[in-house]
Amino acid sequence: MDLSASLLDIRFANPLLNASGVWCRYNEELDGLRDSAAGSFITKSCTLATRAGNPEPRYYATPLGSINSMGLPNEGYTYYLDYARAYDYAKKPLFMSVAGLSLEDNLAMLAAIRDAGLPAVVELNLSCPNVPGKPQIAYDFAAMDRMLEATSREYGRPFGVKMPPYFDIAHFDEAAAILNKYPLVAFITCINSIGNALVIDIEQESVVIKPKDGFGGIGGDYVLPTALANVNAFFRRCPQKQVIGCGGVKTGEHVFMHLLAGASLVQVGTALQEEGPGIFARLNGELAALLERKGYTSIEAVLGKLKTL
Ligand SMILES: C=Cc1c(C(=O)O)[nH]c(=O)[nH]c1=O
Repeated sequence: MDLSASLLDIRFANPLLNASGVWCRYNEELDGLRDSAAGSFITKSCTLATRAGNPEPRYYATPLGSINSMGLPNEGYTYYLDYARAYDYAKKPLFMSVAGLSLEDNLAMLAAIRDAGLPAVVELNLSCPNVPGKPQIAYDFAAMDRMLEATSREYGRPFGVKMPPYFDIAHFDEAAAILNKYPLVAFITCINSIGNALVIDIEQESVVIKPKDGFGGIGGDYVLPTALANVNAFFRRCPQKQVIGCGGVKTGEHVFMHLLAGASLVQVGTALQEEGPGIFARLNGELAALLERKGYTSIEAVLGKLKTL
């Protein structure tokens, strides 16, 4: 079965990769993704300087998914730029996630990445919900507009954006109208975790993570319908751009749903954290079997073909 996918002018052996933040903080983890059956992989969102992140416990898995308030722990952008410099791109494409704490930090990191002239593809994170005191940029439309105007001008190459979930049609319309102003925003990754949820342990009568009184971003089964809606909403509204799906993927059927909704590639977060990089071989096998059963010969034929009633 032909599982090949494409984004920008890059071919992928299959549409799967990790969600930024999962299995991608350290070189050893990145090498594990490099050597896995994923079609590509992405680094942990990085900041100008290294960050320890929020106090632990800051990640917790539930039967339906996960909650996290990691707080953007990362090794600093030069660590990931060094990885991208040393990486052999003949193996599979590599993405770099950037999540500066300010516009100036994002411009500095993007300028360094631009000047390095590497094949790595940038995903600009506009949606981290877990840095205390830092609102999610993509929930402030004027701030997002300013960020994209400046980063497009500075970086000057195609890049993508990692978006938070929206829950209102008017917000899909307004966010898409801003993204459509910037042709260098070549792809949209939907969704980041659903921010500021609360998981309660009834035995302990307590929250389960330490930061922010237990408030954190949720992923997994909880978010699949919202993720699919955001993928389809931006697929419909941004015909000059591509969409990467992220959220709630645990089986080949979930990958198929994201493809139908309009995703060109599909990221895996919570399920990867819980199962490890071996998940990519399982998901590719399940996706191939599903396509076979349905009579498809490629995923291109599925992309965006969601029917309405
Ligand atoms: C980049 C920080 C993020 C984090 C984090 O490091 O807390 N968690 C998420 O669920 N999404 C993020 O974008």
